Amino acid sequence: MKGLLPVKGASGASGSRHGKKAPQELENVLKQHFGYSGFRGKQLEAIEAVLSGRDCFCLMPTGGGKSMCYQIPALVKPGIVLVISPLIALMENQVASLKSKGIAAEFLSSTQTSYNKQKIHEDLDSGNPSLKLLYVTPELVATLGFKAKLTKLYNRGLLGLVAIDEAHCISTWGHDFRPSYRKISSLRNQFPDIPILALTATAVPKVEKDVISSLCLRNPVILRASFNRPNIFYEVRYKDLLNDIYSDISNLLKPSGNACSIVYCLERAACDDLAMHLSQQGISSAAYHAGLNSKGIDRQDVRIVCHYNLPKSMEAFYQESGRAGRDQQPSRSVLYYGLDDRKKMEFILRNTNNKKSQSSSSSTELSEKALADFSQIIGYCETSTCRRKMIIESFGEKVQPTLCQRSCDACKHPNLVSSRLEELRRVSTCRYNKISPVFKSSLVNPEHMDTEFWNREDDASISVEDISDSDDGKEVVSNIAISKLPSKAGIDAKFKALERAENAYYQTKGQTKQQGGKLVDKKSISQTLRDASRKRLLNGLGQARLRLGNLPFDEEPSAAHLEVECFKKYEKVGKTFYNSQIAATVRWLSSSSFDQIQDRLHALNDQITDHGAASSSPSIIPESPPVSPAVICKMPGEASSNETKEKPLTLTETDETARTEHFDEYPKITVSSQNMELPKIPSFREFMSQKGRDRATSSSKVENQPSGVRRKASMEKQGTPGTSKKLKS
Ligand SMILES: Nc1ncnc2c1ncn2[C@@H]1O[C@H](COP(=O)(O)OP(=O)(O)OP(=O)(O)O)[C@@H](O)[C@H]1O
Ligand SMILES: [Mg+2]
Repeated sequence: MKGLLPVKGASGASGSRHGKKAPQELENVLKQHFGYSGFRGKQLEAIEAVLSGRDCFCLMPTGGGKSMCYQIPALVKPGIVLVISPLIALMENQVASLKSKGIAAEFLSSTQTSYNKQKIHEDLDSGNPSLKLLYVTPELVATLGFKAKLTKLYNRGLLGLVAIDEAHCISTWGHDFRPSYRKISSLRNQFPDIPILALTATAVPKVEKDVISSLCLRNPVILRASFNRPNIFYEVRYKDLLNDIYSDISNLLKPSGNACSIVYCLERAACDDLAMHLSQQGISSAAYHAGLNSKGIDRQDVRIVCHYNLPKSMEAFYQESGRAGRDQQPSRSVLYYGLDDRKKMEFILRNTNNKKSQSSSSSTELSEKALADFSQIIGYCETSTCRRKMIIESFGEKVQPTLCQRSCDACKHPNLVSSRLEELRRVSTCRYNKISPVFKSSLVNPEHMDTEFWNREDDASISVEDISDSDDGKEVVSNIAISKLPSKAGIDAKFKALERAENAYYQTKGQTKQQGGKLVDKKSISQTLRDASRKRLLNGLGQARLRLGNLPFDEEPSAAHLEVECFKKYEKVGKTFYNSQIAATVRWLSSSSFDQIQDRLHALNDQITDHGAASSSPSIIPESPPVSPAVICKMPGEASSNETKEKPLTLTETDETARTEHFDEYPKITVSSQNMELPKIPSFREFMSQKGRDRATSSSKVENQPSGVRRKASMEKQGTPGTSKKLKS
């Protein structure tokens, strides 16, 4: 271990200037131990604050150099700096890096060998410990045994500083809330004259306040550096507009040659699958699972960070994309946005019951907060304004209009981004039969979550899928149109609204109503709609392959044939039913078993060969299904030496691992294995008579109610024959 630098005027033993150190002396320590010529951002101010005995709250961007704020004091002050860190992988990284520089650092955690643990404890109890930095988890700090150990060190004057890394985890408002972090607040009373340094990269004002009060910091020095990461180019790509996402990602990564990239996936299967695909493309890659949290990837030379799935919040996105360019070199963040991914994440967040929440109300509050956080990510993806501005403002920082300097896709290619958003709007409309209200405002305010968009889940259950193919499309239009009418509107208002809705409906489908009410090709299903449907089915097949492993069929022709099947069935009836059948097929794909899908595709294949209709088009079942190469799943640190040299692409599932750190179990979307035949679709007559019966029963109930309620209830029943939602509920 290198000897401590004799620093004149040092605090503690020979401190003369109230513990302050001349910046030059501190820079010498930086240079000598870390080889850097100067301090970055708020580093020097934070170091000087704690050396003068002040508490400090330090907000610095990802990769800003927060660790230095406690590593330098450890080298110039007597005693030990205690570092409380949330992630074992991160502690291991930092201790290994410090040891390689000859600095005495250790960590205590469940992964530490008992021999090492014993050595560390002997050193701590020796009265003259050699250790300068001790990394521990908040869980260990909360134990009585360790508290007693700390008290002994403190009583001997051997505790110099308590640093809390990722301090946002203390706040229930922080995206990575860790209940055990809350117990750290007892340190303030336990060691009243030891400075506490709280560090984070992601703290909105509310989180900052919560952290300072939870830690009982005394009149802390508050340092806030800008969240801006000027060396990262931000970009969003739209999955629904891409033919093949995997090849898009490999084309994105290939040009960066040997540089290291990180791809975050939500699920293990996607991680493995993408790693395999990229390896087949000649990009050396490995899928990392469990334990390697978004923070644990501490390489300096990451050039590209990709999000294959949507992160759950802007804070998570900022942390993860912030893994890029920690060496300050030009880097990129590319987020792949998919409409289906969004629905999936909303489903997860809406149903995430945090095990730690005491009551159902706090659990609803948590899920509403999670949805509100997620809507920021949606806003980021669906905006054509500066991405950098969206990120930085989400943390409450004001942004100069000239900040970005075209270092995001929205500023560099505004027209391209706007046209892509337009196209995405069309896909969204076709897919969900309505303009996604989220396009109306890029940041959906949580109070408005009862808008038709947020309740889409329910609408999906009453969507036109329930109506059989013997119905007339126009009839359905009238039902959909009227069902959106406020129940108190009069009958003529209803017809006016119907007129408007019908025009809007056909207009969105690219048709107009001519004079005399004749509709131009009112029932034809446009080619654009068919292409969009084929893409949807292709997506569905891709997801099925991800879910079930390699199914023996080629996706493109299969998607084409499934679409033809829907088209043939519903061409005459109208696009609403065609859409509903496409939706039902996609849903069927997302929940059917291997055999069910295989049988259906085989049956399709037979039809094709029997009719000879598509003898020209390729069979969808290839002769020999592709053999997938073995995929290596490694835990962090297991990468073989040559892989580190080759700077492998690393694929990491995020969220799921991140959450396993904090939640006992991360709600999985379990795909029900029961027989998922396509839903039986009652005929329109059955459907309407069912509604008549429902109305008969409910009106008999209304008769016995006081008049006020009766009037209201009967109005609801009368006005909107299409509101199956009300009748169904
Ligand atoms: N003054 C400096 N000059 C140059 N490089 C520095 C300086 N301080 C720190 N670094 C380097 O910057 C990189 C990021 O530092 P560090 O890990 O402390 O960032 P961080 O703020 O903790 O990031 P995160 O928020 O992601 O945890 C490290 O490689 C570190 O060695
Ligand atoms: Mg850090």
